[in-house]
Amino acid sequence: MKKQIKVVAAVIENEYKEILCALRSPSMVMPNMWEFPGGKVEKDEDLHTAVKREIHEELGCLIEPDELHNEHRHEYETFIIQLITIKCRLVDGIPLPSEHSMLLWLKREHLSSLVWAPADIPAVELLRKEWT
Ligand SMILES: Nc1nc2c([nH]c(=O)n2[C@H]2C[C@H](O)[C@@H](COP(=O)(O)OP(=O)(O)OP(=O)(O)O)O2)c(=O)[nH]1
Repeated sequence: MKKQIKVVAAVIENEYKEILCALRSPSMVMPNMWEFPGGKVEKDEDLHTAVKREIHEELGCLIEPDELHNEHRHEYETFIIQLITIKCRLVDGIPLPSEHSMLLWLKREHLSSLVWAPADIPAVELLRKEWT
């Protein structure tokens, strides 16, 4: 049976209405794909604590989660992911990549020009629709 993982990711929008996108590095699982920064929810951890922890670990900044954005289950070849995206506000610091190859702030209408991790497509689509 395929392993199931629960992943929480942050949809962070800046004052220019741009969304933070992160490129997975060549050494990460699912290399060279764009994603919303975040990671696996630990046992007994709530979603807000998990997303704040992951963003602090990965990008060195503090965020405040606002509302649930999307939830999607995607079956990859070797595992199944439950991807939960949460809209978040940056409250302290500047996001800097420590694990990712690069970060990019993109307007919603340009999000689909990136090669996203397949599980992220519904969240990307939703963001594009929210904008129109
Ligand atoms: N963080 C994140 N992971 C995603 C997204 N979409 C997607 O398919 N994934 C996949 C990639 C990875 O296989 C998995 C998350 O693993 P991760 O490596 O980012 O999480 P983590 O930091 O908790 O991992 P670890 O180092 O503790 O093993 O989910 C997304 O938008 N954000």
